[in-house]
Amino acid sequence: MKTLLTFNAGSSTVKIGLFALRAGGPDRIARGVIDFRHDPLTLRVSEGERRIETALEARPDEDLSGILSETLAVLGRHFDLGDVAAAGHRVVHGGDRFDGPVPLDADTIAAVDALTALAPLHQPQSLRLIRAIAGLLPDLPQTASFDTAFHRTNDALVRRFAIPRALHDRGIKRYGFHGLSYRFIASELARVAPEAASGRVVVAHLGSGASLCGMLGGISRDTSMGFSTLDGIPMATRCGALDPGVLLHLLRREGRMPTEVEDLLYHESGLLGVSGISADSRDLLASDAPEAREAIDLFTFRIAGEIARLAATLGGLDAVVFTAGVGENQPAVRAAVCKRLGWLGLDLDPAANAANTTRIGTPASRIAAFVIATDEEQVIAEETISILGDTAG
Ligand SMILES: Nc1ncnc2c1ncn2[C@@H]1O[C@H](COP(=O)(O)OP(=O)(O)O)[C@@H](O)[C@H]1O
Ligand SMILES: CC(=O)OP(=O)(O)O
Ligand SMILES: [Mg+2]
Repeated sequence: MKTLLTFNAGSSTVKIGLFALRAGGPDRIARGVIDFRHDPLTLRVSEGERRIETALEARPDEDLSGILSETLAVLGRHFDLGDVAAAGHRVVHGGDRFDGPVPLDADTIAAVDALTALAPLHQPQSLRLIRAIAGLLPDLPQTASFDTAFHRTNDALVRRFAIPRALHDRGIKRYGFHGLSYRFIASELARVAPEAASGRVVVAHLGSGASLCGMLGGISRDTSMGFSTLDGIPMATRCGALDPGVLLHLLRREGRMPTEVEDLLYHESGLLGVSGISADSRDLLASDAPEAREAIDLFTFRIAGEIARLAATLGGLDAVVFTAGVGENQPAVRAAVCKRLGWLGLDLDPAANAANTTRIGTPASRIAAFVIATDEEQVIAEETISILGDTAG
């Protein structure tokens, strides 16, 4: 059996997929998550209802070879690794160069590396994995699937910031992220609700990192994240859109170091910063502290505002889709967002919403509402096969 490995390096976890290559496309065998927030590092492996949690001995450092070989050994103990034909990676930033998946070679790896400064939380982790795999399995073909590629269809106006043209020409513009997730949702929505998918749709990807995408007929027209993964709505620990004057104030008046400000914006803000309690929506929704409530209120207020802005780009709104950890599992967050959009004609069915069913709007709701589970690894696997073709198949 030929198989395929996928790697999705997020801000604090690496999600791994093991797929069998079948005639109809990639077929998931198992999923794994390496959680870098735990000490010791934990690897959770699952398949259907089966769940295995293992503490890894290897320590996280520059070289991920130890972690990787331990992970493959654990996967191999519980599942048939088969004949691994390729490794596909999610790479968050593809800049202006990449508008689709590519094979990874010295040239494309150097191009991915050159974009590290634009995605400091994500790009280095992907590169470490790519290099570790190249060291452990030098003959294994590797590919990259880019988060930014899905948004290359945005108009020039959408991508421009109101700063001097020379800076735009040097690449300082909106790129947008979470594109693999949006690609998956676009095709899944076309399957479950083709009438909605052909219209004006806003997808809310609410995970640790969170963003929204306005689509027309499944094509991205605008998105909330911008030049970096900080822009848009507040996230677990990231601030979302912020008056740039605040940065100047912190740097010039408070004399903070740029690295300190970077840490503040990426790791100490968002739900964690506002609540002072937790970055996890589960803890905040379970808490009676007014700061916890305020953090969730700010989150949902800003999401609703961004949906209205994206509706202006799309010239109206036919459907809203919630996805990713929070979007798929937190009815209270969806309810608060939809309540603020009542004036637009969004009427939530409370029972359907509480049950996390696919359709959560009432039949009379002018705007349809959906909950759809995302699967970035499935998109990586499909893209890997699409570019490796017969070599992988
Ligand atoms: N089963 C669940 N029930 C409620 N909330 C969940 C659940 N799973 C995840 N979440 C929420 O989703 C967040 C993580 O989202 P996820 O999409 O998994 O993140 P990442 O960006 O790391 O991929 C968690 O912090 C938590 O608030
Ligand atoms: C782009 C981004 O923020 O990704 P993640 O949600 O995986 O951190
Ligand atoms: Mg994610």
